[in-house]
Amino acid sequence: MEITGLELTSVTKRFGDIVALDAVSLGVPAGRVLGFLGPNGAGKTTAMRTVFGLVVPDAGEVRWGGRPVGPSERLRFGYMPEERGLYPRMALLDQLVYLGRIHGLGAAAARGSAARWIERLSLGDRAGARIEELSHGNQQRAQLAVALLHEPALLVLDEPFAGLDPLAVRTLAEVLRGEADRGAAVLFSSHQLDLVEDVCEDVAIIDEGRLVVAGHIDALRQASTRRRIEVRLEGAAPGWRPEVPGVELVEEQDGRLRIVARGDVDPARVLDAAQRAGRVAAFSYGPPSLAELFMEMVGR
Ligand SMILES: Nc1ncnc2c1ncn2[C@@H]1O[C@H](COP(=O)(O)OP(=O)(O)OP(=O)(O)O)[C@@H](O)[C@H]1O
Repeated sequence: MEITGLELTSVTKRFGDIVALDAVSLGVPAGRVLGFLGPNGAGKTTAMRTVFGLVVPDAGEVRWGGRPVGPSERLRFGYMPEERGLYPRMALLDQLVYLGRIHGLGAAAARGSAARWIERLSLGDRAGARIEELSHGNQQRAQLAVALLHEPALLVLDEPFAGLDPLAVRTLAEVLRGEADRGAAVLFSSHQLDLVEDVCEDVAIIDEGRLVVAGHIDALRQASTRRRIEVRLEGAAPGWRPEVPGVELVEEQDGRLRIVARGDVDPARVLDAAQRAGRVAAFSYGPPSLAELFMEMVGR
């Protein structure tokens, strides 16, 4: 059976004394979007660079469709690096056509695709502008267009949402979902966990070069040993907190309490305590959010 998708298997990379990647294994199947999470310096960029041969692992393998990734596979991939790398003096449309051709498109196809992505990413009025004349956010959209031009089988994006305005964020989220629906494997890094929760089914979290956890977001949230409780409480004494073992008040603002509880704590006990303290206007109980899960996994 052919395996379609990207696989990193036990990839290790050292820079001097720093172990940037320590036997990292992760997979991105075709048709899925994987959110790649980790604190600053965790190894995300290094891992993504191994896919494009920009970092050569000391050990381990990077495979696509079960075969080692080489130059011909990379031509079918799209990459949006963290350090943006376009030609500053070249006009946007010309540059996209040029790069589309490098990725194997014919002249007409390259022009058609460049024009389509320029429209889709709301760059229509900037098509003739030189890259250096574009705002930071528009340069980022241009870089994104480059990654998408040739209908890549694999799309790898290093912090693509950073610095985008809310409209561009929404467009990018739709584009990533659309690329996966078309059948591409999509891997992107981000520190914006609410966005990741919206866009991805799957996440992988790394910390200090090691994979901490990977899997379906809902399954990981359900499997957490913690639960979140939110209470809206009116008329309680200032500074009130639930005195229930295994329960921790994380945040309190204007009578809205966010509580983290051990999974075996009965939420009814927290509700009882709150009702004795004041009027409970709202109460919810459920698995932690992705952001809370992240803190649980990498919080030091
Ligand atoms: N070329 C290099 N030479 C030396 N050290 C490097 C090099 N590239 C990365 N590192 C180190 O490897 C580790 C992982 O860095 P990497 O950029 O992959 O992290 P990251 O998860 O992408 O971080 P961020 O979220 O801050 O972008 C860091 O300690 C970094 O300093």
